[in-house]
Amino acid sequence: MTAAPRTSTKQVPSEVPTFPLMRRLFAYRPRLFLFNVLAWSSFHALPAAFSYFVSRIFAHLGEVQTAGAVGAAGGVRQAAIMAAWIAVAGFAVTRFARFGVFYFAVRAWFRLWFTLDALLRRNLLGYLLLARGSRRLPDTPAEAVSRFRDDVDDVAAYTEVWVDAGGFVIYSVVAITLMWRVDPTITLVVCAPLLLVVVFVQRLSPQIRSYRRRMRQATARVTDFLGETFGAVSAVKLSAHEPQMVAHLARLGETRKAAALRDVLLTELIKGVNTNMINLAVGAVLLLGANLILRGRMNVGDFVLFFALMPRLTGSMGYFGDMIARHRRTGVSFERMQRLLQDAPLPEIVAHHGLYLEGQAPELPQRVGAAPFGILEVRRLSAVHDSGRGLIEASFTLRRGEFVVVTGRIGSGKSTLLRALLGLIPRSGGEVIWNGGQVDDPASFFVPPRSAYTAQLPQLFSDTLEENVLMGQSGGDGAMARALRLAVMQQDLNELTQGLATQVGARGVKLSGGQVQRAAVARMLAQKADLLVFDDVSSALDAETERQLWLGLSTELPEATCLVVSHRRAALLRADRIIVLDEGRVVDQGKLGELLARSPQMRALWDGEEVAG
Ligand SMILES: Nc1ncnc2c1ncn2[C@@H]1O[C@H](COP(=O)(O)OP(=O)(O)OP(=O)(O)O)[C@@H](O)[C@H]1O
Repeated sequence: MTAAPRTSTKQVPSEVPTFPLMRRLFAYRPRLFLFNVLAWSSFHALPAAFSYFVSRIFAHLGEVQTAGAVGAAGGVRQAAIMAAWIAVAGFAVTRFARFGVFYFAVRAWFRLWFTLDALLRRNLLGYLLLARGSRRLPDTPAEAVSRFRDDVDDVAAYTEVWVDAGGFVIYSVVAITLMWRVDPTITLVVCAPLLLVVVFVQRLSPQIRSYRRRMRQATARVTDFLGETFGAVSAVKLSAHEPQMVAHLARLGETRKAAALRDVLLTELIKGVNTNMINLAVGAVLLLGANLILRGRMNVGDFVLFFALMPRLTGSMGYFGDMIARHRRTGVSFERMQRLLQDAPLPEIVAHHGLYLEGQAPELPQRVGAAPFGILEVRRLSAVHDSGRGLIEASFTLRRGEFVVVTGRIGSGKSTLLRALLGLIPRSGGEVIWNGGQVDDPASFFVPPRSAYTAQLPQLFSDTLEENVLMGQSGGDGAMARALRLAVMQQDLNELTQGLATQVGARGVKLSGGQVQRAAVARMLAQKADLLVFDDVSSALDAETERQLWLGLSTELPEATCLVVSHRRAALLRADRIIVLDEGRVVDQGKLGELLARSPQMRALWDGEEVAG
């Protein structure tokens, strides 16, 4: 099976410090968070007040009845009726107050929730786009999307637990105190099973974490596999592998079903235990309370107090059990987000940055005009992949206007050299010096107007050809026409029925391999950069097209400096200097004639005798 799932199983199993991360998250909008806590505390605690008023109403009605029965003075009866009305008013006021609180609390909650959601996503995206050497996703794009969507949602939604906690605590303390004052024994009977729920959920914590982790991984494998299958439909058809693909998908689906079932079952089990404990507590109060009333040791008001307070009290206890379970699941979400950020410190996920959720977003910073490029020195640059292969201590110099070709056998480290130089992968040693100054963060430094890059396998967006070349720029100053001419795209444009308005399809599938590469070159040239870096773009171009490309560059952009990975003669003949790589090391460099005279690798490459490394 070629399309085996690529999702890594290297999840971080250790528990992440969820509390400090959540604290930092709440500190992002401290006043909004505090307002939420206060509003929801009032909302959840107010029922204790109206339970109390209800019990008072019944207690005073009892007094009215007793006063009537024993023939007490009319004043006593009147006072009891008055007290009952005051309790009714208290009940009504607290009820309405709760509606008002709810209105503001809900608004504040959505504001907090979406703000924290946005901050987490901003941080993940920001780190992936800007951090040093972290641009590559550790897993598949589908897996990354799942972390952006589901894990971020889980963490932001967990905020709800903390916003509500204060209200539930206040309610529980008030309720237990009121009930305790009436009858400590029944209060204990009510609370004991609920405390057991908390202990029970706490003991299940490892399972909660592991089931959630497995469920998320299994879901990601299915999504990955579907994504890869769509991307490789023709390969599957040509190799007649449909039955195997379907069988593999069925297996992944089964694994996912089992993992999701376990996760859901555990969640429902915890909920079920919670609910049953609540019912048990209600039953206990009914039995014990009714017994006390019969014996005349409890009045109706107190019995009503128990009944009014208990559902919410038991609900609060169940809430604390659920809180532990959600805390564990949130830990898993943080773990998964951490994997996305790879080498980033964990607090990066909850770091405080500006968000522009309302009003006008600030202007994007203008690209500052960089000093004209003079010289680039690369000293002992190394970059080692997980496989142990890569680039070892490469040194060379590039001057303004030079056309330098990096060549070598397949797998000799040519792409690694470019990627390490540009900061697209982390370097493990060496220095890069631009115009005499150290480049500490090449990923943010090697961008237009300093440099532009075309990858070996360029990616186009599912949009028109024009948008792919301009990438949002105006192109009105002739930059577009020049870029297309230099990239030798005129012929293609004549052949494409809709010319520049042609939709290129997902990742450019509607174009030929050579057209994708030329479009990517045009995109790079539309940027106007001092240093142009080409990673083997000529591999999908015929010899004549490639010759035109290099010729056009030298005549129309004589000032441009080119660093070109290639083993094609057109590029080698045009080169001012050639760097020869072998097994990740620079084994020679110089002009073509000199190298052909002294370097066996160069002669082998020139004669097309190279074999796969
Ligand atoms: N992401 C990666 N993880 C692990 N190993 C890698 C990775 N990228 C490249 N390698 C290995 O590093 C070595 C150099 O790869 P690189 O792509 O730089 O070679 P190349 O000279 O550009 O090859 P080609 O001519 O095929 O493009 C190869 O052995 C390759 O298998």
